[in-house]
Amino acid sequence: MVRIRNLHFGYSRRVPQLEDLRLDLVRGRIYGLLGKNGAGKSTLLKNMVGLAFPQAGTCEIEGQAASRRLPATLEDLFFLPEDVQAPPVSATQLAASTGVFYPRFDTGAFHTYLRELDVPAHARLTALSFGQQKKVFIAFALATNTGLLVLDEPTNGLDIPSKMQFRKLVAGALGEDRCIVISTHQVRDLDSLIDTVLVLHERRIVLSETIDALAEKLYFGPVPAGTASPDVLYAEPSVRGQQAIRPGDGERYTKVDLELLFNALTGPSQAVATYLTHLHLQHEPVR
Ligand SMILES: Nc1ncnc2c1ncn2[C@@H]1O[C@H](COP(=O)(O)OP(=O)(O)OP(=O)(O)O)[C@@H](O)[C@H]1O
Repeated sequence: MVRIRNLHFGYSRRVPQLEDLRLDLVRGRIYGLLGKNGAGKSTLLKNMVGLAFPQAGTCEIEGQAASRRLPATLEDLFFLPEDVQAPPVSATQLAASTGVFYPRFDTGAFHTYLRELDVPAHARLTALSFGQQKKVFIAFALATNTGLLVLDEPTNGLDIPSKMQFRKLVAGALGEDRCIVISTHQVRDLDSLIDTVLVLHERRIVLSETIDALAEKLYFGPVPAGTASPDVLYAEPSVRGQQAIRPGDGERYTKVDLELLFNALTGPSQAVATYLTHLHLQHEPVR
């Protein structure tokens, strides 16, 4: 659905933000784009949806350059930016006036999502709190039923019950023909929701891997404090003792600890990244 090749981007020629990115996103998946503050997540998403233009390389949606912003591309794409700008209308009016741009917009589902997120359908959006406004736009985004749904930090401003509700609604809205991309710097918000992890760090995608593949390749669990385990790739102290990442043994599968993995990939130690690259190279077909 989305194909990125050799993408280079910077807001100025002198300061590169994204370097030589390569990425393929397919339908039927929920991607979590993780990165520290300022890593360039929003910038990448804007390139993806045609709101920023690559300096070099390509970004295509269904074979068409996103930057062309063709009507056929736009009606099958919804991008929810981090900072929503609420117009002075109600949610119901928003759906009536803007839903028409999306051929598969489902008004019934929109109202169901609003109820589940506990936001009023008839109040002016400008009279709602930021979190409530955000929820209206999340409901709208899900109701568009577009093939590509890109959500930039959607959980910012949501309270804890709403974050849980968000995960439930997004999981329910995924179909085989839908590709959902969600960015966050709050890694825990996407726990148990995403099936593929993308980590953007120092201008590059340093990880693009399914949760299932990660669970096969890596073992997440405690190591007794004070013992030196030679096979530990990364470890950090936690309230439950020392938590570590080790190579998977192919027999025991553990839940992928996204936060630990993210810290391992964006910290000074390169051991986890090097280990995963090594596995990739081993499985690369001989040409
Ligand atoms: N319009 C712009 N003009 C110039 N620089 C920009 C612009 N937008 C973003 N930047 C810079 O690009 C870098 C990446 O910003 P971006 O918003 O993509 O990061 P992010 O990963 O989404 O961060 P956050 O998690 O804080 O939202 C930052 O250093 C930011 O200052």
